Amino acid sequence: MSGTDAVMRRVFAVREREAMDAATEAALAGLAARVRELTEAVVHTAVDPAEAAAVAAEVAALAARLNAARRAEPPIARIGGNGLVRQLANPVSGALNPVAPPVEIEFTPDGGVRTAFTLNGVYEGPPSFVHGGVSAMVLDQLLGAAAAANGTPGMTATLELRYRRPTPWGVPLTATAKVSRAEGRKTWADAVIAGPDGRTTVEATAMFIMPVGAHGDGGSSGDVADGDAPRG
Ligand SMILES: CCCCCCCCCCCC(=O)SCCNC(=O)CCNC(=O)[C@H](O)C(C)(C)COP(=O)(O)OP(=O)(O)OC[C@H]1O[C@@H](n2cnc3c(N)ncnc32)[C@H](O)[C@@H]1OP(=O)(O)O
Repeated sequence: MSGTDAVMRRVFAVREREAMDAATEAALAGLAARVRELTEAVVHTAVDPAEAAAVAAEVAALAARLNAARRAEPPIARIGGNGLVRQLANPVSGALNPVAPPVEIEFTPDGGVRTAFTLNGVYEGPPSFVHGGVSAMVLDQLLGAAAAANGTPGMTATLELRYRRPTPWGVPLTATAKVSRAEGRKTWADAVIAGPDGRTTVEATAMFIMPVGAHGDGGSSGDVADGDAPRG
């Protein structure tokens, strides 16, 4: 077990949930992708009320089929190959969660993290632009990943946003994050979202605190319940 792996397990009290084979994971990722399309269709549809009611009945039947075999918790919070928590149903990055855009985070050679993503009309706040809370959610996840990439993961204690320009939906966006300072159990990181023109739309600064016990001192793991994983 790598050092980062061990710290992540203690910070987020990660335990393997019910194992999922690759075929099931791929099938559920495909299902989530179709549900994302369905969600976008619902937001944009202009069908008449009778058709909307008919589709609603079909969707209710589909939900009942899925609930016929139901997990008590979202699937799998485990350590991925990069030594960090891989949460298949994370609401930002989880391929198995239809709510997630999803935003795929990668590591940069400078020790930070980055992502390239597009948000659709499902995430609209002000007309034509992304909801500010959605930007905050993406940045919280990205900043958390930066703290983890630094080997100092933690729970988000503070998250400060500066909305410099509206963030448009339906166009390619990029976001980066990097740790600026780590002291004791606290880690500070900065992040930005940029539009297709490269201009910053949102800046963020966050402070993460490693829960007591995460250093393996025999204490509890703070408020992170067993089986919990990072939540944004
Ligand atoms: C690729 C995939 C990667 C995956 C990478 C993972 C990505 C994860 C991204 C999502 C992360 C989240 O959203 S996490 C979910 C949102 N966050 C939460 O729910 C956190 C809830 N809060 C907590 O659990 C707790 O309050 C903690 C752990 C943050 C702190 O509790 P604690 O450890 O008991 O803290 P405590 O001993 O009292 O204080 C320690 C020091 O920190 C200060 N302090 C404590 N709380 C705060 C605070 N909120 N804001 C400022 N300062 C604080 C105290 O004054 C003290 O300072 P001094 O006296 O020492 O100076």
